[in-house]
Amino acid sequence: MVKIGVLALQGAVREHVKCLEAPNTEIVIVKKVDQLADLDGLVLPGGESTTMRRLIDLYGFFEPLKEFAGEGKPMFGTCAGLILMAEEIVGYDQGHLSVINMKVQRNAFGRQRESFETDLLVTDVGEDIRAVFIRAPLIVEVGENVQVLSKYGDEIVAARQGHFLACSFHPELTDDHRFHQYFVSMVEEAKANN
Ligand SMILES: NC(=O)CC[C@H](N)C(=O)O
Repeated sequence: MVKIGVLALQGAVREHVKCLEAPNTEIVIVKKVDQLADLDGLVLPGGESTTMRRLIDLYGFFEPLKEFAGEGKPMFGTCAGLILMAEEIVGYDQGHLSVINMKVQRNAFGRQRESFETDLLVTDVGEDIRAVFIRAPLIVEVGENVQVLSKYGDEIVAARQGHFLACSFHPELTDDHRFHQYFVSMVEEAKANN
């Protein structure tokens, strides 16, 4: 049994909870810092990264989230959550939580492609993962220690560095729960090795 939190300051929280629900998971909707204490993993949902950062600071989550990551506890960021995890953001002086060695660009798809759906090959997850993109960021560069899990054309849209997993799209908005299952197995593995 693993205990996984979904950061619930803003964004698509309930959808993630639905995707994580399984006999071997306990899910916590995280609204207060002290709820992080006994979690084995955490999901950072989509929404608006600037707003989410403001709320992270307002409710004192910044340092506790850094510590959580520093303890090697797995994190999974989707869309705005991915932006929060990146070390570098194009056009900004610094990243937010800066846990994945990658550079991202916000709202990277042109206007007529602001929102779209497609099927993607995601390494270790599946060949036809339904991906919903909504004003999505792109990963424009990754460090050597980052594994590229998926590309849309030439663009990187999912990556993993150790215990940290991120994707540009919204797997939580589909009935396909394989991406979340992959994260749950990362959490189980990290817990077993701790
Ligand atoms: N769906 C999303 O999470 C969009 C991300 C948003 N465009 C941002 O920059 O934070």
